Amino acid sequence: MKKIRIAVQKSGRLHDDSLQLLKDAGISVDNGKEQLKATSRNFPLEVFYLRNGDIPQYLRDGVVDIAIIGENVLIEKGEDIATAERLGFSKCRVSLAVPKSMQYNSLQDLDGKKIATSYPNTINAFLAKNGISAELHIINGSVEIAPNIGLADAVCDIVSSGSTLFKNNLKEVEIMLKSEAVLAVSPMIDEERNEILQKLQFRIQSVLRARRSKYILMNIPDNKVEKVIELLPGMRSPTVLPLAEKGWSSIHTVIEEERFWEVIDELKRNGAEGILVTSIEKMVL
Ligand SMILES: Nc1ncnc2c1ncn2[C@@H]1O[C@H](COP(=O)(O)OP(=O)(O)OP(=O)(O)O)[C@@H](O)[C@H]1O
Ligand SMILES: O=P(O)(O)OC[C@H]1O[C@H](OP(=O)(O)OP(=O)(O)O)[C@H](O)[C@@H]1O
Ligand SMILES: [Mg+2]
Repeated sequence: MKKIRIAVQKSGRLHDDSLQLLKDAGISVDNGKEQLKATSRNFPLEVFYLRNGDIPQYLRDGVVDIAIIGENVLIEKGEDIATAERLGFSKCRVSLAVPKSMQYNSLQDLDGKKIATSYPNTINAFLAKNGISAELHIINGSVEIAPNIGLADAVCDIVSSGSTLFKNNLKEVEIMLKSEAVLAVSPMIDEERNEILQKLQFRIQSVLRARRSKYILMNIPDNKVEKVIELLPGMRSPTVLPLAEKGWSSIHTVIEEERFWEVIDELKRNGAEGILVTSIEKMVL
């Protein structure tokens, strides 16, 4: 039987979360510290540990079938490559930043200026769309230092917490795109491996769904049960069990964590007590 070949970043910000996702999907592989290729013991999958920037070309050439990669890298180097799944980690944005001291009113202020970046295609497309022309200075890392050493007037790079910009006395002025890790698919993938991909995606979706959701339990006075059920859209409908104490019930349900925090006050107003929130390992629909 064929194996699906997946590219995972060899080391860096995506490496650990990518392997954790495979692990949570029940797929065990070695971590690539020793070798550049590892075969799973319990799923038809081979992992190739590669540099991020090289992955779009490997996908295009069909050397690997799928990859876990930052969407920003696909937009920069692989617009022709399809995305099968957004994976919810390594969230960041690609932004333009200028020195804090610069008076910035609009993109027009960058016309004719020098911009340092590792994302030339992304910035060129953005500037062209806005009718601005600038000189690009392409560097591979430590982009944010460029204005301080007189190399550029502005930078275009990844921003997450904003602390790198802050430390370099820069301010974010335009967000070009928002990114997260995605599962990308080679245009050359064959039928047999595509079937393995469907199985892998099914597992990944169960993991991602579980990560977004919580299993919650709480005690509710019987006369509030109906009202509380309205607040809690469960997978099908919540489980309601009588408590030993008369007049009280226990409600169990699954809810997206974000939604839980939205309704918590309303639950308490309706007499909810002893609210327990627990993680879910897998959620298969
Ligand atoms: N500060 C950050 N916060 C969140 N996600 C980030 C951050 N920096 C980068 N990323 C995301 O993680 C990906 C990998 O970043 P990382 O810095 O590890 O690799 P790289 O230096 O771009 O590539 P290479 O593998 O060639 O060394 C980026 O493409 C981006 O999608
Ligand atoms: O907004 P922040 O949370 O500060 O994150 C942004 C920084 O993170 C990335 O660099 P990284 O640490 O990956 O170093 P690198 O340039 O060597 O890839 C990116 O290139 C920014 O410099
Ligand atoms: Mg980096």
